Amino acid sequence: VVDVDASNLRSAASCASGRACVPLLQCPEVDRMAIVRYLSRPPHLRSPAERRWELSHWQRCPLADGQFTGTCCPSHLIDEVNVLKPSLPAEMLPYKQDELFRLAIEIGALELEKFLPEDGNHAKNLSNVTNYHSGAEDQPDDVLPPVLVREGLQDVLTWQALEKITNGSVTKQQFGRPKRCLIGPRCEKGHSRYRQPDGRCNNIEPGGSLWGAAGYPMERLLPPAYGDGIWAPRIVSVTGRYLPTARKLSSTLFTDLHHAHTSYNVLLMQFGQFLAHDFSRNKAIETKTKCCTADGSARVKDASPGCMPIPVSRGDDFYSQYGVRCLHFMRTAVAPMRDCDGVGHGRQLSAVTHFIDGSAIYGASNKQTHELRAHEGGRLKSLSHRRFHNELPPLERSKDACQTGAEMCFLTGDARSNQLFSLVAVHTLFLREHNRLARHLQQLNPHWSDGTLFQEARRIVIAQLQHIAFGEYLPKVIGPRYTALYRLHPAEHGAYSEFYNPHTNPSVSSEFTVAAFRFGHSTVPSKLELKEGPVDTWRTFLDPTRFRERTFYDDVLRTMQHQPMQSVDDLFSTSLTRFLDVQPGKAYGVDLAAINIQRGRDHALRPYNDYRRLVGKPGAYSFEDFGPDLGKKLYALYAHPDDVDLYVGGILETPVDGGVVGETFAELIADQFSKFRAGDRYFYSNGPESNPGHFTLPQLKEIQRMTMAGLICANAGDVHRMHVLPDAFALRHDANRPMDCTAHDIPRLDLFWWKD
Ligand code: HEM
Ligand SMILES: [Ca+2]
Repeated sequence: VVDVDASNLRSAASCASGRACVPLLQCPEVDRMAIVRYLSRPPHLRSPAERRWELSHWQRCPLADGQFTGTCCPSHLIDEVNVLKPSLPAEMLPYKQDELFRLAIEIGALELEKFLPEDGNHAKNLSNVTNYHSGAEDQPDDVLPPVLVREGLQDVLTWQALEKITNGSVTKQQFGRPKRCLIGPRCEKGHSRYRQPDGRCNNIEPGGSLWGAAGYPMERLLPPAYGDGIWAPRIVSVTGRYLPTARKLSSTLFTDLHHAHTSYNVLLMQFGQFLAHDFSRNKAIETKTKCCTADGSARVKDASPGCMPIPVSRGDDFYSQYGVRCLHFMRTAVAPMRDCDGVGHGRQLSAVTHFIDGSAIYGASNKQTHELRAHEGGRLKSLSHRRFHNELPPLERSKDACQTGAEMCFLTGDARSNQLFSLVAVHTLFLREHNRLARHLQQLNPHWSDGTLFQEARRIVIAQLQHIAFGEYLPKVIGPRYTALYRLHPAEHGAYSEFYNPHTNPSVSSEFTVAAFRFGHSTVPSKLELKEGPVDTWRTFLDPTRFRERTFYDDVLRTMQHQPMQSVDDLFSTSLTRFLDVQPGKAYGVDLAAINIQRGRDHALRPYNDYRRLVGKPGAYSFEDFGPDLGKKLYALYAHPDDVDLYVGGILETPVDGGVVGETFAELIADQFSKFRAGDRYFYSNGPESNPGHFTLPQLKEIQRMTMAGLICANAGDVHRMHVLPDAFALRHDANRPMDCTAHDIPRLDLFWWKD
């Protein structure tokens, strides 16, 4: 049932002139929260005044032949998402200090010492005005310098102190406070042909140069639900009671049973994680202390205030046998407050570029890219066996990157790449593709420098990555209806697209990366099929030593295509909910599903119902609205339907037709991918009008012919023994039969068009 009052449902044509019918999520300047609040009352309880409010503030319209309800959005707003305001020069920022405020700063600084004891002294000397990276033209080496994290913390702590000492009676506007603005570098108009590793200056408009850059905070679809409006996590129910603990929810709702997906394979799951690592990495507050005692029996008494450990009940079905009552959890760091545009609450930092730009392959800073490059022939560093072709990523020397005892551990653009065998295989695939292209380009253009070869190979790799992500991967996740609703079809073959909109901020939202895109955790199988048989997934964690076996890489890529992934539902592998990150000498690990829920509360995501309404669906007014079985389960855990966490509600929805996630996640994912595309000047199919790194049309056609299967074949260790499914993320069926990699129908990238 669609919760729409027919009288307010205009046809697309009947949106007043100057307005266009779009999903509510894509109409930025309307007061979304007001609409969500309005919808939180069942239609029959809405007063005439509310209905009048609806008519005057929110005109709805049918989308996609009436299958969806859209919003009549003023067209100029659609083009001016996040209307750009030039940042104020530092000296013009208003700044006022009085006694109370000074006191708040002092209390904030004392608090900060508890968070980051080693930096306490420094904290007191922070300047009042900080430009994000000082507006420097050069890229910083470190995308998230500790000083930035410290400043972000100090800002929220100062504000919290001020709230406390004034009993919340002083509004932020009355007070004024240290102004810290995200002032990015000025970008040259004669822009670069290549993306910068940290994603700066993708947008060259004033005020937009940091959008999507590594170290830039996450955005939000709805205002945060912080306990204190500033940074305290969401821990209480709308009824005033405590919310159920994240572990209780996970252990009650998410059990481990095998429920194989009928259409898609483990490679789809694995590509998803690889992509996730490309566009998001929440930066945890770094402290030396743990939140729980070594035996997990209790919280550490004076642990960092950044600790938000997950309580485990005495009767827990798994942890009780080990006496564990506490699971470690550190909150995500926040950005310095951007008073320039009125954001007055914690905004979580991401440590990688928000764009889909190969940052997991090349790193997200100049320094990282420099370390990964071979500085010869445009290649990335790699390990290559002298006798047989088994090129692997170079070795990582840092002890933390893999399990103690791992004989091999790899260095790639992303520190999470050793997580499990299948992820290592995908990283290896893209590394090989880069080096393969660099070698061929060098043969074609022997006069090209190392730098040119590197950048040109990188440009092609990123284009293929985007082509596969948008063309082969995304439609399978969100299904055809949401692909159509958000107009996410790829560009026409052989023609340039103009997807770029300089007013679109491509940065990930907390809702997307903390909840929606973590749907993938439910798709992880309990056992990975290897050539010799199945092995517990957690046994493949953080130890990729077996990749030195001659055929291991090929074997993993082959078996991934034939093993079904798991469906998105309430079933989670215990590899994730019990055995994640097992420490030496321990028989248990942490619970990722619980971490996801806790992370949602750390980021103050609003409850599921609000997002349901945001995507134009009726929320659950009562537990029955969740359906008989689920309603009963949720009722036993939550005090009110408006308490249900976004991750929980979203993962439990029935998948949409032809997709793997439910409606709410489908819409959040579609919206984010449309922003990844519209906010990326370098999007691979964009033409010369917007894209300074555009391909020639014949080159673009070559890239558009490529597929995941083609990529796998081009980089197989033994191409004569390798086979692929042409639709590489789908399971075998009549129209998707295994093909030898030597077959003519497998697309191969012809580099002829790259010859100078
Ligand atoms: C065995 C497979 C996987 C493991 C062990 C794993 C583990 C993790 C861990 C430990 C985190 C950090 C949690 C936190 O502290 O908040 C995380 C985050 C995340 N995971 Fe997974 N994951 C796996 C597969 C996947 C898949 C298949 C997807 C998507 C299709 C995915 C999407 C994400 C996303 C979007 C995040 C948030 C990233 C960030 O912003 O930091 N993961 N995962
Ligand atoms: Ca990225």
